[in-house]
Amino acid sequence: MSHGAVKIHPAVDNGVKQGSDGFQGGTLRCHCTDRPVEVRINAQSAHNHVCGCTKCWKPDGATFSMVAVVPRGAVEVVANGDKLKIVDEKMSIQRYACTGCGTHMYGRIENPEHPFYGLDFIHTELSSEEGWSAPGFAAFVSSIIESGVSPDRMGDIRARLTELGLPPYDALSPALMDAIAAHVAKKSGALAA
Ligand SMILES: N[C@@H](CCC(=O)N[C@@H](CS)C(=O)NCC(=O)O)C(=O)O
Ligand SMILES: [Zn+2]
Ligand SMILES: [Zn+2]
Repeated sequence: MSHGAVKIHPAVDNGVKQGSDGFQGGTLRCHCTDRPVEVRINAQSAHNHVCGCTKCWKPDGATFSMVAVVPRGAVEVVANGDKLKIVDEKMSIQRYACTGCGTHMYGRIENPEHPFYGLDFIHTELSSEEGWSAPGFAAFVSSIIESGVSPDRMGDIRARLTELGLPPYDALSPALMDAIAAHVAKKSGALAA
């Protein structure tokens, strides 16, 4: 049975597009027609996925966000950075949003102890270049209920994610959860560093 009527995110609703080998980045642009914010990304993205949490930015009508990471050194604000403001300084990911249109341009971790320190979070759909790494899983799927999705739709939504090749998880993927746990265990001494 096809679950194509369930909307996940415009970048995946017609099928997941594969990334290109050798792709080296592009420019993210916010939705303002006047003085758009531009952020140059000098790297291919990694760990691209869709995220159902309430904190990650979603385009209009999307149920999920699509979010990937890049080394923070590869992120460069190149136009109209005066429009950027941190959405919530208390979150471990500080999300820089455009005050004109609300689009999140990048998220940064400032705590050097955080397992993902050194990586910035970006939404590759904000770039017109093609070749960004494809999303490979769905994170924080149950969290879409916090945005108002009825719990009785979750079966269809998880089935659609699976059909798209985005296995659904209620936290991060097992590989990333293992990486976080290993980071914690090395800090505590439970595992050799
Ligand atoms: N159920 C919560 C989950 C929020 C959450 O934990 N989001 C994850 C995925 S982006 C996270 O790592 N958040 C850290 C942060 O936002 O700083 C929600 O939907 O608000
Ligand atoms: Zn804007
Ligand atoms: Zn999220």
